[in-house]
Amino acid sequence: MTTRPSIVWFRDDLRLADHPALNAAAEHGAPIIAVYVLDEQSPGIRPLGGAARWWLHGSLTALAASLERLGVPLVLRRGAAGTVITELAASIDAGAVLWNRRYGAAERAVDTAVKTDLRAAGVLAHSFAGSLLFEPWTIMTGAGGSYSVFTPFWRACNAGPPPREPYPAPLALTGWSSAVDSEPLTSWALEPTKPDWAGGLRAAWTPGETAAHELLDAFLRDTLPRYATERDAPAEEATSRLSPHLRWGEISPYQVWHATQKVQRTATGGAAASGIRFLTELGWREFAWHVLFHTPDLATVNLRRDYDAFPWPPLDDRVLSAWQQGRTGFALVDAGMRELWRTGSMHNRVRMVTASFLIKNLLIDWRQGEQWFWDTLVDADSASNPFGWQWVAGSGADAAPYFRVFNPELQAKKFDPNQEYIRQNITEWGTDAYPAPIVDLGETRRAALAAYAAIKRPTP
Ligand SMILES: Cc1cc2nc3c(=O)[nH]c(=O)nc-3n(C[C@H](O)[C@H](O)[C@H](O)COP(=O)(O)OP(=O)(O)OC[C@H]3O[C@@H](n4cnc5c(N)ncnc54)[C@H](O)[C@@H]3O)c2cc1C
Repeated sequence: MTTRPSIVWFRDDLRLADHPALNAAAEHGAPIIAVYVLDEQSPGIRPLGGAARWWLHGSLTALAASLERLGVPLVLRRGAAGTVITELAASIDAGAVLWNRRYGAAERAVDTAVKTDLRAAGVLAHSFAGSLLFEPWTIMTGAGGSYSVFTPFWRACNAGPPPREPYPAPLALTGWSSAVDSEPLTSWALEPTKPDWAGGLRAAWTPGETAAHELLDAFLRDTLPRYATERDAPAEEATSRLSPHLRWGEISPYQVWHATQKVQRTATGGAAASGIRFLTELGWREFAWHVLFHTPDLATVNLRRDYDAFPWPPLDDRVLSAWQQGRTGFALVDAGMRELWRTGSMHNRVRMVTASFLIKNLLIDWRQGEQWFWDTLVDADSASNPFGWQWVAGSGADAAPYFRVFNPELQAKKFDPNQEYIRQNITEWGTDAYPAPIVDLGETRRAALAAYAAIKRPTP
């Protein structure tokens, strides 16, 4: 009698270390087969943007190589994940299917259905917590509701037991040795070809678990002490740059949390304050997922429904594309939008400024900006991206008040006083080739505030 294999279903957790599902499979002892399903078919699953697809290609390549070193095949399949997984389990007579949980509504619907089908077929189906430190249903208000304000949410998270210690990477695994059909990764065409716009992404990033840990180690060693004071300055490179690695689960928040806590134990003064600040930013990631879990349509619907009445003017495509291409004539905005296009990322401070400019100076619906970021960010995340946009718009959870309009010129003076970041990203800065401003900041700000005031006015 042969031992029935265990399937480990990889999703947003493309790593070997601190992978609870893989860990459980290793402990179970049956031969392991790893699978990744590119699901663009299940209802409600948001198709990946271009930059995210590029990252996924690199990340799956790295994961496949790491698994292969341990003798475990990574099977790639495309299709509706529920069908693919149950059919695969049946075809190899799997004894167990194990995975780490996801928290979006459409993803949960898929996972729940798979669990039911597998169990009905006599297959052990089990899920684990691997992507969030505090699962959204475990942190509730005294009244039993979800949190809509960050500070009490984070206080509640920290009031309980600390996040568990991360699991080490498996040193040895037993792979399933029978051949199983797998699609070639290149057949998914995740990388751009004609035109190949990914040169800047390649120069800026290395997807994969090894690169994620190198970044974390270097950040904790060299950069953390100045994080609290310099994290808002885009030219300083004072942040961790871990967001895409966290997004794809190449590193887990448990690993980041505990590595930071270890440094914290001996840190004093500014370095200690920096550690707390950094952990709080991880807390914002947790909060965004908490909010998404409790309000699944965060990317499309205003959390505060009074914002539904906001009188967006008809969309002017030329204005939207000037913003997308970084040709608005406002240097910090343009530098950010060009950084985004070139590298697939943008500094957090500049994300806030470019988003505020789109919404409150160009009077373009935040959903247009959210979609552009979704398509162009390597860390495009179903929770943090719409959360960030609604935060800036004022319609979101614990959001910036509507009357807070970032002035891109003042923000540039304050956070990029020597125009280093601007010059890094706008080659024609300071020459006649640089476009003139496309709007008047004062006028557009007044128009936005008037529109906001109208929706805030109580109806008679
Ligand atoms: C309009 C807008 C859109 C955004 N879209 C995304 C997105 O799609 N994906 C994404 O990961 N972040 C998003 N953010 C949050 C933030 O800009 C990035 O997480 C941050 O810039 C990543 O850089 P870092 O890894 O160097 O951050 P660090 O400062 O080193 O922070 C460490 C980690 O904490 C988390 N984090 C930090 N700030 C935030 C925040 N404000 N909200 C949620 N998590 C945070 C990230 O996982 C980050 O890697 C958005 C912010 C705004 C204003």
